[in-house]
Amino acid sequence: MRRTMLYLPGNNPNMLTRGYLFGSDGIILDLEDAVAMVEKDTARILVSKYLQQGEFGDCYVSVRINGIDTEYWKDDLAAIVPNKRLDGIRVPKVEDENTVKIIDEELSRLEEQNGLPVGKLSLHCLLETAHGIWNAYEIAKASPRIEAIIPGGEDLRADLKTNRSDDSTELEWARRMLVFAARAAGVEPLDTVFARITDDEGLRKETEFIKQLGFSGKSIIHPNQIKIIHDIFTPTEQEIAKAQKIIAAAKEAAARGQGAVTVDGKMVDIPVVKRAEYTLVRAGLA
Ligand SMILES: CC(C)(COP(=O)(O)OP(=O)(O)OC[C@H]1O[C@@H](n2cnc3c(N)ncnc32)[C@H](O)[C@@H]1OP(=O)(O)O)[C@@H](O)C(=O)NCCC(=O)NCCSC(=O)C[C@@](O)(CC(=O)O)C(=O)O
Ligand SMILES: [Mg+2]
Repeated sequence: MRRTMLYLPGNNPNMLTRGYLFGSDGIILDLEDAVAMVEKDTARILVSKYLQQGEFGDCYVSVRINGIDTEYWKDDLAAIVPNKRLDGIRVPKVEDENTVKIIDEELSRLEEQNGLPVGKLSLHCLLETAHGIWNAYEIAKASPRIEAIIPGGEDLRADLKTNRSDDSTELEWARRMLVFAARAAGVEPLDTVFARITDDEGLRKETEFIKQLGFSGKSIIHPNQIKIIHDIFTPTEQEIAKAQKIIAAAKEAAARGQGAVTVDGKMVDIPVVKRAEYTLVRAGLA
């Protein structure tokens, strides 16, 4: 489950230490935009030490490195790859499949050098420009390491030369495109952050919207955002009961040689059963 992925600024020992305790599905130790230029080296050392010694429970642990257009990314990877508890890398500003290939090759080299299975580390790619979004499908297919693609809403707004509206109209096309690309490529579409940390109602509305689009989770910047998102992405008792009813009715119908059947006045056929099964899978994981 990747319902929530919490960013922890890599130069903030308090947030790094307590980050996993808030109960998000994953954490992202950030070396990129949450860290000022003058703090890049300090953050890298801190994150590497923390990966060696920290507690993480069963959280998915990732690090957001600096982009390949910076002088930092190779040092970032060299410092974090040897840590066994690391699950994946979040790569910012992914423009095209070439960006993925460059990271993939460097990762393979470092995994081999450190005696780790080549391909162990997964990639979560941030698409943060119009160019990156345009290439979403090629990016998502560029390596078997890729587990998720994510729109970087804040950077994307800058690239689109627009700004943040209340309902994020400016991101709508990019979000739809990204979900299609991810699903077509068989990777997870995860959503960008919601910046208004005290606006619970706004977060709820946005999360319901992106779930309806097909996203399977969201990046977050504050622990208060976790519960709202988990509530929306975790199937309710009612949804579970409905899914069980659909599956049972479809089984009985199949035994009678029927492909479609009616449950509570609505047609149930194979795609409806698939959706019901997906609900039960998510309920089980949650
Ligand atoms: C916003 C604020 C400063 C507010 O802090 P404040 O301290 O004022 O908040 P308070 O409410 O007072 O905190 C109450 C208690 O919770 C603790 N606490 C808060 N946040 C915590 C946290 N994240 N982890 C652990 N602990 C936390 C805090 O330490 C305090 O603990 P304590 O003092 O002990 O009581 C803080 O949250 C924060 O820094 N967030 C992360 C910001 C960040 O990483 N940005 C970069 C990633 S996005 C990006 O790059 C966009 C993107 O690239 C990509 C994309 O979309 O994916 C794009 O282009 O779109
Ligand atoms: Mg960004």
